Amino acid sequence: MITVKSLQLGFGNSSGSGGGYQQVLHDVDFTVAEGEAFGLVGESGSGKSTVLRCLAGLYSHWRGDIAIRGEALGRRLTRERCRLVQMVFQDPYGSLHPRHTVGAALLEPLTIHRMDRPHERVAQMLAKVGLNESFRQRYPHQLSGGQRQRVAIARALILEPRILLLDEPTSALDVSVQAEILNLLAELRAREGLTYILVTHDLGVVVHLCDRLAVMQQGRIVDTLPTSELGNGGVAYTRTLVEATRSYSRSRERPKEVEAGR
Ligand SMILES: Nc1ncnc2c1ncn2[C@@H]1O[C@H](COP(=O)(O)OP(=O)(O)OP(=O)(O)O)[C@@H](O)[C@H]1O
Repeated sequence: MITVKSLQLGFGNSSGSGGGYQQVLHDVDFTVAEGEAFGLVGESGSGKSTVLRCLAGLYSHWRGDIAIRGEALGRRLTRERCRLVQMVFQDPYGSLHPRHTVGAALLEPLTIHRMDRPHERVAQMLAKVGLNESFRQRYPHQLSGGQRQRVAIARALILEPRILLLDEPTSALDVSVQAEILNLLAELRAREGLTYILVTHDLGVVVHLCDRLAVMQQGRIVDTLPTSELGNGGVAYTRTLVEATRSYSRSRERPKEVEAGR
C-alpha cells in the first residue's frame, strides 16, 4: 500500500557555498502492506519523524519516490491526500487549538472537506474513541492527557483516512494511560482495517502494536524484521537497540520502585 524508494532529504543550504547543509535521510526504502502496522525505531536524531513528515506532506523538498496505493505522491498537500493520510503527534496539547472546544476541533475538518452529516459523524467518532457527548463542550485544558490524545486520534480519524502516521503517540502520557491509548489504537486498526506507521523509542509499544519494524540509524534503514523476531536478537544493531531499550525501561522504573518502598 505504501512504497518508499530512495527517499532523501536534507536541511540547510545545499548550494555548497554557505555550508551548514545536513543530509538527514539517505536512500530510505521500505514498503507497508494494506492493514499492516509498521514501526520505525532507532536512536534519537536517526530520521524517524522526518520520514513520517515526508509521508504526511509536511516536507516537500524530499527526493526519491513515495507511492500510496500505486499512485506516486506529489509534493503538494492535496485534499485527497488529507482524506487518505492523517498524522497523530506526540503532544496532543500542541495539535489541538486551546480555544476550540472538542466539538469545534472535530467539526472543522468536516466543514473544510464538505462532508455530510457532520454532527452525526462527530457523535460517532467520540463514541469510537471512548468519549461521551459531554466532551463536545470541553476545551483541551479541561481534559486529562489521555482524553486529549483520544481527541487528537478522533480528529485524525474523522475524515476516515486509510493510513494513520503515529509519531510517539503515547510517550507524552502518564504510564498508567499509555496502555489505554495503545489498546484503543489496536482496536481501531482491527475494526477499521487501518494501516499504521508508528515512530517510537519504546520497543514495548512496537511489540504491542506493530507487525514489522524497521530500525533506523543516521538516516538509513539498517534492518527490517517482523516484530515476532525481536526477542530472538536479530542483527547486531537491533540487538544493541533492544538491550538499550531494556536498560532504559529499567532505569525509568527505578524511581517508582523507590517511591513504592517509601
Ligand atoms: N526542520 C529541520 N531543520 C533542520 N534540521 C532538522 C529539522 N528537522 C529535523 N532535523 C534534523 O534531522 C535529524 C533527524 O531528525 P528526526 O526528528 O527525524 O529524528 P528522530 O529519529 O525522529 O529523533 P527523535 O527520536 O529524537 O525524535 C536530526 O539531526 C534533526 O536535528
